[in-house]
Amino acid sequence: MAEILAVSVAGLVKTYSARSAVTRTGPSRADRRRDGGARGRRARRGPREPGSGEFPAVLAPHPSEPHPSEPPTSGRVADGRIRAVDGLSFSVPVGSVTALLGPNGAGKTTTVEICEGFRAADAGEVRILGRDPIADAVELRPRVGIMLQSGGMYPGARAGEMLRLVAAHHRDPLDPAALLDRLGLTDSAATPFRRLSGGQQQRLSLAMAVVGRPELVFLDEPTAGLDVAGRRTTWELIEELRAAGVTVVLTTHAMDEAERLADQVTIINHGRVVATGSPAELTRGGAEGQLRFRAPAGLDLATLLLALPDGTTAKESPSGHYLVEGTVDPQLLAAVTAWCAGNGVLAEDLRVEQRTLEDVFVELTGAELRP
Ligand SMILES: Nc1ncnc2c1ncn2[C@@H]1O[C@H](COP(=O)(O)OP(=O)(O)OP(=O)(O)O)[C@@H](O)[C@H]1O
Repeated sequence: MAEILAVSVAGLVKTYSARSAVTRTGPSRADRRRDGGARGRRARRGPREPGSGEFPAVLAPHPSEPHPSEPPTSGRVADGRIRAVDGLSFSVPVGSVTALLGPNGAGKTTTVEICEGFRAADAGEVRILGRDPIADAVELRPRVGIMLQSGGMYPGARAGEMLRLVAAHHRDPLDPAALLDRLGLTDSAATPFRRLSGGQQQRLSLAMAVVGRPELVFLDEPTAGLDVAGRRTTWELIEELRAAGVTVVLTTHAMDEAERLADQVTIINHGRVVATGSPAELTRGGAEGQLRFRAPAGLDLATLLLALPDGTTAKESPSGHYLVEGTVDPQLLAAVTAWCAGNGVLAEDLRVEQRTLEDVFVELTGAELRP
């Protein structure tokens, strides 16, 4: 039976004018979030088309002066335009949690904003709950929750008032007071939005995204900048959403978050999907395993290698610490321990290590540090 999809994106393309990209010289969105929002959160109130720029003019280079920085390193420059999203396809099954991972500038936000109906794509097809995110926006609005970073917030309005206001627009909302309590915001209910801390603003945005009992929620770096308790509460809420059958699409830079929450991880780089699968599939897929042990320094690794299957490597680094890499299976483990026994070597702390999602991510994206 065909899987029912909450989100289906095929061959998505979005370009920006290189000029407007040059104005993006401020901190990355993630950095701004980690900054607790102090440097100005991005309002997402509607489509920002090429040329609109997104940072205040004071951060933009003077139009008559060439910008000192090199051309943008992320995206592909074609005909003077940046390909922020370059033929990207992915789908999200109903009721699942999907994490979009990618280095800064990979195209995650652009993709999500197109799915949310905030931006128009240049090419490609997007279906959200079977509908077009722009043409069917009115129908989708009550069914889709979006965690905004600051758009739609009234700086002077109190947290509780804002949540109640959003709840009032829905037919069968969650109880705003209970949700505030759930997210540790009860004591801040009477605090104006602008006086909330960055983490409190973020939790309120999350509450506003879910108060209407949406079928699908987009969460943009939901835990960036949150303290340990805030992170845990947010994770638990996301797990509850999944248990309730809500589809969740989240962007994150936190590998542990993706590993813990996501049924499916989609890794994006340079505007394209470079890998997709469950965390287990990605860390297993094509993975070479690692076997580590400690033993006296200076073992004769050439003879060890003779005892191991072709394609296996072994090295000592640092002194007395050994790493064997290859297809780690019971035979390899037996071969290593047999060699140790035959050579009178006591291998201590022998352990098999699995690749983590972070290893996979670094491998696939090169994890270059992007401006
Ligand atoms: N409004 C805009 N105008 C011009 N270029 C833009 C605009 N928004 C994004 N870009 C460019 O498009 C590319 C993708 O950006 P996007 O914000 O989608 O990436 P991201 O993966 O969400 O990054 P991050 O993790 O830093 O938030 C980058 O090269 C960026 O500079």
